[in-house]
Amino acid sequence: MNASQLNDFLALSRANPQYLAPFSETLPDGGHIYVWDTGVICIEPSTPANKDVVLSCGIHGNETAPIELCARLLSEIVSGRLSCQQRLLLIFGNPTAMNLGVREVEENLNRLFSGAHGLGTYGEEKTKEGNKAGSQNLERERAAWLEHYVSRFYQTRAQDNVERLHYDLHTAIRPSKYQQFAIYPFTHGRPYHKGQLAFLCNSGVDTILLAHGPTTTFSYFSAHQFGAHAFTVELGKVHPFGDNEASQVAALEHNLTQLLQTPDWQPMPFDIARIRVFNVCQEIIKQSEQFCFHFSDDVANFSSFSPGTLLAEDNKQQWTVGNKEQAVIFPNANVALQQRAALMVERTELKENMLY
Ligand SMILES: O=C(O)CCC(=O)N[C@@H](CCC(=O)O)C(=O)O
Ligand SMILES: [Zn+2]
Repeated sequence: MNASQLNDFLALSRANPQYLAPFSETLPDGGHIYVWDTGVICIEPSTPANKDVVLSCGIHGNETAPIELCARLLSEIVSGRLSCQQRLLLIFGNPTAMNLGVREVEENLNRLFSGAHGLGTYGEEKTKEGNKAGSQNLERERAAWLEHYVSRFYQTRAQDNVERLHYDLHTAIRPSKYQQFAIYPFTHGRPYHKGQLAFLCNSGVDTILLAHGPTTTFSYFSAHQFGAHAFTVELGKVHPFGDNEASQVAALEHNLTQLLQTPDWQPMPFDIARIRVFNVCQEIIKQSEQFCFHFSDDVANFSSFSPGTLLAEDNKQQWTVGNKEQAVIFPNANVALQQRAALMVERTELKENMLY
């Protein structure tokens, strides 16, 4: 067994950021671990329980706290200290961007899913020569492969009696009034899952944003294509590798460990009053280099604005607050043209008939 390679799969991936030939090993508990690609590793327990779990991090290369969390979980599994009973696909999203200490190399990977990469469906094995003819850049290529790996993972067994989960872990560029929050991808009118809200809330992620439409994010891809309970989870602020406090994510790390090692584990009963919920009510899209905010774009996430406030302008287009207070999330005037420069959210409540 090539234990030393798997002991630090993150380092191995970062040393081979574009390609890693597949290999597999046996785990101390008899399960198997399959390296599918750089940053992509699949754990198959010998008798898998009923959850297929995708855990992704580093889709943005400089969001290091989730990368360190996932590396710790993997090291527990490889050493045998954590006996993983659930099928698990662990993804370190963008090793090249991690090495450069940047959010993205050429394009925002988290805007390229559900086919937005434009490369069609990948089915064949990846080779060292790598890129498909016509692929425009590293992130488009990676998005196409990640879609392929997630499809392969979920489609290995039928969804009957299997719960599909995907937690896509991020950190935010700005500080946040509410440190840890999750984006619940658009459900196309379907109700929200109480068990998942309980899991998030008990993991310290007690603020939820309800998306208002389809997106090209990784979490929406898994939710929409595979019926997974999928979330983008924000775990605090971006810091360089080594500068994160593991204690900040300890609740989530503990619950993920329980989820993986104890098949009938349940989070504590859910008190809906503990969750702070917001509806996404508008998306501010940068259209041209004339785009500007009417507030400093280093304000904290969840900074609020009163009704009627002018938020942003781009040539003749203006974005203003409607007749109810709104808070800003992810303000960033430096995004590429046609990309989201901010989300605006309004406080709401989850009624019992919106839950299942
Ligand atoms: O802090 C920021 O500006 C961005 C943090 C981040 O990467 N957020 C995700 C959210 C994805 C979603 O809307 O589900 C992103 O922008 O990709
Ligand atoms: Zn991110």
